[in-house]
Amino acid sequence: MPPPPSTVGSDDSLIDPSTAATTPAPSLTFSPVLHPTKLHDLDNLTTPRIASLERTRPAPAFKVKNICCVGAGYVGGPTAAVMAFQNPHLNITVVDRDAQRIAAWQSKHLPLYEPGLYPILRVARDGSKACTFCAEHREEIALSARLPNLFFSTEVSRCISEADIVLIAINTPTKARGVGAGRATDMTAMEAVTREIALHAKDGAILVEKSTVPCRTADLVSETVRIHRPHLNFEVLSNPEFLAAGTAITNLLEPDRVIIGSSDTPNGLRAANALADVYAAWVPRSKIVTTNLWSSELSKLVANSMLAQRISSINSISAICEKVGADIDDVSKSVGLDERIGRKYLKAGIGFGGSCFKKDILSLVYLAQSLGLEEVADYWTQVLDINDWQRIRFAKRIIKCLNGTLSMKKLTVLGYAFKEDTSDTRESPALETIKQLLEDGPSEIAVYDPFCDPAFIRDELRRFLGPDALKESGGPIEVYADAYQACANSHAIIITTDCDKFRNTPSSSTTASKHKAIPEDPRPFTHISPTETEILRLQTHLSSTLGSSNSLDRFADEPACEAGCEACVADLKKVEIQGRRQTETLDWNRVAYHLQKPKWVFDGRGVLSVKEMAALGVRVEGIGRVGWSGMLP
Ligand SMILES: NC(=O)C1=CN([C@@H]2O[C@H](COP(=O)(O)OP(=O)(O)OC[C@H]3O[C@@H](n4cnc5c(N)ncnc54)[C@H](O)[C@@H]3O)[C@@H](O)[C@H]2O)C=CC1
Ligand SMILES: O=C(O)[C@H]1O[C@H](OP(=O)(O)OP(=O)(O)OC[C@H]2O[C@@H](n3ccc(=O)[nH]c3=O)[C@H](O)[C@@H]2O)[C@H](O)[C@@H](O)[C@@H]1O
Repeated sequence: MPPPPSTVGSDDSLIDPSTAATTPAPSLTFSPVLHPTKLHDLDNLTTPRIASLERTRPAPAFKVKNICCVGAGYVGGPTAAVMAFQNPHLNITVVDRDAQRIAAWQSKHLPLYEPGLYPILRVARDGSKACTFCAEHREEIALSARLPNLFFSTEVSRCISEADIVLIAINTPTKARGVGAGRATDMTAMEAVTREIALHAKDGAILVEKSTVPCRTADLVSETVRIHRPHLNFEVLSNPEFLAAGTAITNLLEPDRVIIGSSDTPNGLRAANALADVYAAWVPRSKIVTTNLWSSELSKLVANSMLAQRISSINSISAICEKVGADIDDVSKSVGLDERIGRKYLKAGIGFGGSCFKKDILSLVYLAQSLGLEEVADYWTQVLDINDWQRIRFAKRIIKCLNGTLSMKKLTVLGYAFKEDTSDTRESPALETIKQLLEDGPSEIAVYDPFCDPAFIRDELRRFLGPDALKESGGPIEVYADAYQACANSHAIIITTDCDKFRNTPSSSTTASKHKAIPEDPRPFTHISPTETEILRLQTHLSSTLGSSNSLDRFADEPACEAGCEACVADLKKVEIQGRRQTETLDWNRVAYHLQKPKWVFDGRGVLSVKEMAALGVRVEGIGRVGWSGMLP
C-alpha cells in the first residue's frame, strides 16, 4: 500500500487540531484529520467483508503477552478487568493521565460502581489463592493460585512501549467549539493518545480503537504513526465496545457479538486474529465477527442511534396514548411480541440520557451533513428532538397539574443517575428536568438517588446550575441520603430513573435486560476443568446463597489503605446505607402518608401501579396513559 500523503507542511497542518473537523467535509474529503478518500481505499470501502473468524483462513500466530489499555474509565477499567480475568497468561496494564482515577483502581475504593466488577478485579488485580471446591457428587476440584495480571499505572508512555496490543479507550465527547461544534466528535484526546502511541509503541504493535470514533478515524491513527515513525510496522483495528452502564460485566462476559474491523491485507487479518484470540478465551468464535475498518467504526454509531431511535419512537407513541386512552406498556408489549420487532428498548419514559446516545447520534448527523446527505441528517436529528420534547412535555405536565405554579412548593426528584443500577450521571434526564422545574421557582427541589453519593450530586449541581443552586448557599435544591426525608412534606414526587427501589410493580421486560436473579449453579461443569466464567458463576451463586462474597475462599488480600483513610470511613457509611438502599423497596404507604395534599406522583419511568397508588390516596401521572392532567382544562 503506498504511504498516504503527509499533511505536514500543507495548509491542513495549520488547522488547530482541537477545532479541526472530525468527520468528512462537504467536499467529500474524508477522515478525521482529513484526507481525501484514496483510490486504493475504495477496495476497503466497496468490498463487503463480514465474517466469523471461524471461516477466515488461519493466519500465522501473532505473539501477544502484554496489553496496554489507555483510558481507565467506564469502558477501559471493566473491559481490561474482564480480559485479564479470562486470560491469566497475559499482562494487562490500564494507564490514564488521571492519577486520582488510577489510585482509586489500585485501591479498595473503585472510581465507579458496576455490579459484578469487584470479584473479577480481585482475582485479576490482586491474584488469587489456591482453593478447592466440590464439583459434583463430592468430587473435589483444586484451583491453583493465580498471580496478579491486571495493573494500573500513570506511566502512559512506558506502558505503551511494552505493549503488543494497545487498546485506546479514551473519551470522545462532542466538540464544544469551532467547526462542527455541538455535533462533531472532539478528537483532542484521541489525537493526543495517538501521538503518544506513535512516539512510543514498539514495532509490530497492534493499535485498537475501543473508543467510539467518527468513521475513518483509523486513517488518523495510521497516518499519525507513519508521520512520526515511518519505518514502524503496525496495524490499526477497530473494536467498538457495546457494554451498557449498570450491566457492563454481564455484557462483557456474554457479549452479543465482538466486532473487529481490520484492513483486508494479510497483516490486517493477522492482527484481527490476534485480538480475536484474546476474546476467544471466553467468547465463542461464532460471535467474533470481522469486518472492514469503516464498517466496524460506523456500526457502533449506528447501533447506538438505532437503540435511541426505538426509544424516541415509543416515546412519540406515548403522547398519542395519553390522548386516546391507550396504555403505552400494553402497546409496547403487543408490538414487541412480534419477533421481527423484539421487546427491548421499547420502554417509554422521560427520554434517554447517558454519555453516548446523544453524542453518537450527533456524530452520525454530522457525518451525514458532511456528506451532503441532509435528509439523512434530518431523520436522525428527529430522534434527538423527540427526546428533548418528551422531557419538556413531562415537565410542563407537572406544572399544569400543580395549578400552573411551583411557587411555595417542594418537589422531590427520585433518581439522579441517567438510569438505574449506576452512579453514572452523564447527560442525566433528571438534571434537565430539574433545570426546567427551577424556572418556575419552587421553594425546594429535593434530590435522592440510591446509587449516587450525595456529595457527588451536590458538586455536579453546583457545577451545572451555579454556586447558588443549593440550599446551603440560599438556593432551592437539597440533596438527601435518605429517600423518606427527601419525600417528606413534598407537593409532588417525580420519578426519573427506572430503579427497582421505586417500584411497586415487577421489573420491566422491555428495558435493557437485567440479570438480577440468583445465578444458577453451573455444576456439573461442561469440561473436567471449569472455565473462569464457570468458576465465577459458581462463586456468585454460592455468594448469593451463603451471603459471603468470598464464597470459594479464593481472594488474596485486598490492597491495604492507610490508617484513617477517608474513603474507608465514607465507604463504611455507604455500605450501611447502600445495603439498605439496594435491597429495600420504598414503602409507598409511608411516603404517601407524609405527602402534601393533593398527593401527586409523576412517574417518568412507568414503575408504579396507578391502582395501588390510588388506594393510598395518591394521584399518579404517568407517561403514555391518560392521567389527571387529561381531565384538567
Ligand atoms: N461509558 C460507556 O458505557 C461506553 C462508552 N463507550 C465509548 O468508550 C469511550 C470511553 O468512554 P468512557 O470509558 O465512558 O470514558 P471516561 O471519560 O470514563 O474515561 C476516559 C478516560 O480516558 C482518559 N484519558 C483521556 N485522554 C487521555 C490521555 N491523553 N492519556 C491517558 N488517558 C487519557 C481520561 O482521563 C479518562 O479517565 C468513549 O469513546 C465512549 O463513547 C462505548 C461503550 C460504552
Ligand atoms: O456506547 C455506549 O455508551 C453504550 O450506550 C448504551 O448504553 P447506556 O447508555 O449505558 O445505557 P442504556 O441501558 O442503553 O440506556 C440509555 C438510556 O436510555 C433509557 N432507556 C433505555 C431503554 C428503554 O427501553 N427506554 C429508555 O428510556 C435509559 O433509561 C437510559 O437513560 C447502549 O445500550 C450500549 O450498547 C452502548 O455501548
